[in-house]
Amino acid sequence: MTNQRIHSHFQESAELKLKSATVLEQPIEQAIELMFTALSNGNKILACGNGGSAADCQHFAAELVGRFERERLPLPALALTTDTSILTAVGNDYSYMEIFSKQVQAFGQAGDVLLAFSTSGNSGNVLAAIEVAQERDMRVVALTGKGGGKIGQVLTDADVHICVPHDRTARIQEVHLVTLHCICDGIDVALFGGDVNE
Ligand SMILES: O=C(CO)[C@@H](O)[C@H](O)[C@H](O)[C@H](O)COP(=O)(O)O
Ligand SMILES: [Zn+2]
Repeated sequence: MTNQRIHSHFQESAELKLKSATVLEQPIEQAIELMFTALSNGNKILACGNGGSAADCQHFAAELVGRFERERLPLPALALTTDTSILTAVGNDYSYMEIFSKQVQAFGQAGDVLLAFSTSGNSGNVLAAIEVAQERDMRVVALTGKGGGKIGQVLTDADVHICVPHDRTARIQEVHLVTLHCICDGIDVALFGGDVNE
């Protein structure tokens, strides 16, 4: 007998992924181009997000510093979610709202990219990091959902907004993950040309 709950998670996820492939193709292409240009110019990518999105930051940084599907030199990407001393010191002495923005102030340089995740588009610490990145002439790639929230409102034409057309956090995160893999693949293709699973 089919477990209907399990089946419907897979069904909803698969349907949203197919819909998102169409809706998000263009901003994902823009994100690849923006990141590849930044990396080619010697710039780096900083990533921030909360909860499951913190894991996405680390996943992405691992694929750039280590590798995705092809052998290549390490690429500079840093998850701002991992240094517990920085996170607890800034959270304790200032506020949780500043745990990412202080790191963007410390590490971000003009031309770098901030990869910002928030399924609601409303996490204050991610929003604060975006505002600092914009002040520093960094570019922002924002992965959101639920209409984009407050983050959607502060992004400019210089930034890229990948907004998953859904309201359920888990589903949005699942599309964020396949989006990350598209970006990793796109960077590899920009470096080496098409191949592997074309
Ligand atoms: O993974 C999940 C839910 O699927 C949670 O850990 C989730 O990431 C957390 O509630 C986050 O704090 C949500 O923040 P955001 O995506 O709205 O910015
Ligand atoms: Zn989750």
